[in-house]
Amino acid sequence: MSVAAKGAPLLSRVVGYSVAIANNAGNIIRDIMKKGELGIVEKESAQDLQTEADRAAQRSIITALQKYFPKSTIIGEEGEEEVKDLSGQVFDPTADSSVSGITCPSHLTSVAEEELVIWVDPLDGTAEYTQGLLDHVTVLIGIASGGKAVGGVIHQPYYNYQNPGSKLGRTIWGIVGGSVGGMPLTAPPDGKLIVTTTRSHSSSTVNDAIAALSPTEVLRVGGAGHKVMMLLEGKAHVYVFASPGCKKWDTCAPQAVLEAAGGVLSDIQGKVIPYHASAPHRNSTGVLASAAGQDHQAFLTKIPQHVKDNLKA
Ligand SMILES: Nc1ncnc2c1ncn2[C@@H]1O[C@H](COP(=O)(O)O)[C@@H](O)[C@H]1OP(=O)(O)O
Ligand SMILES: [Mg+2]
Ligand SMILES: [Mg+2]
Ligand SMILES: [Mg+2]
Repeated sequence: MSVAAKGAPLLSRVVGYSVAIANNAGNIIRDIMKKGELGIVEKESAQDLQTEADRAAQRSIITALQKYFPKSTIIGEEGEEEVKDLSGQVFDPTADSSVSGITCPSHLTSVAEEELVIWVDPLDGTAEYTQGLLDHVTVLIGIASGGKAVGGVIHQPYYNYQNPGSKLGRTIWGIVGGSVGGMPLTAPPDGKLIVTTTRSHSSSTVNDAIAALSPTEVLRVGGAGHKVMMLLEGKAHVYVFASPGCKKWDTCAPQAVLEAAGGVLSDIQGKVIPYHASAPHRNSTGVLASAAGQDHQAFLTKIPQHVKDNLKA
């Protein structure tokens, strides 16, 4: 059954349309890089950049979500001023039937449109995008209901860009307690502990948290979406970010997809991250995410108290 079929639960439809909408945003991101006019501006700091690709991708995602799910709350990283003009052409996700079998657990089948809060990161890994580390970039659409991350889409527009002849880009989606699809899921190797963390937003607290886990390897890569993909494909066991830099749009989609696949994402103290419409944007108490089959609690226990105390809400 295609997700657009009559009778599919609303949440399945939102996830299915979001796959098409994220893929379209990926085309926009690639086109802007090809033209080479990135239009980079600094937001809060030199580590916090925005490009024309962030702006154009956000415009395309938000206008489409607003048109097809007008009663839902939609919150995008790049602010509201980008989406006032709805008169231009709005992307139509309804014709895309590339994804099917998006199932919902019974407690989510009757969720209403107005209950959903959709967190949009049109381009996660902006720093890496500007530096040419293209496969660190993802498009993130996360869906929350009752303050919980329940559905998500992670699109990686440059997957395979260094393997000419292979299909460029991939999209993984999931509903917590329902189905997950779009890429093969692999467990990380036994007998090792591979930690993934930030490459562009490091600090002594970030490094203290990593050292306390005694990893066999540390992979410093960009993007929250990209790091969670590494957990899903068995390239890392745990993602640690003991810093307040991540926002709700960075973690909502990755959390939903990871949890649909059996993993866990929480703050650095183990608390559930809230995603209701009035939740603070900043994840001020950090992020810790574990691949399926890992002992999340054991990782949390090892995080030093001074790191936890340093990250107060
Ligand atoms: N200090 C920060 N300022 C702005 N954004 C941050 C900061 N730290 C993390 N982020 C966001 O979280 C994502 C994951 O962080 P990191 O790559 O450092 O692990 C980044 O790609 C960035 O998202 P975005 O690129 O969408 O602005
Ligand atoms: Mg940003
Ligand atoms: Mg981001
Ligand atoms: Mg972003």
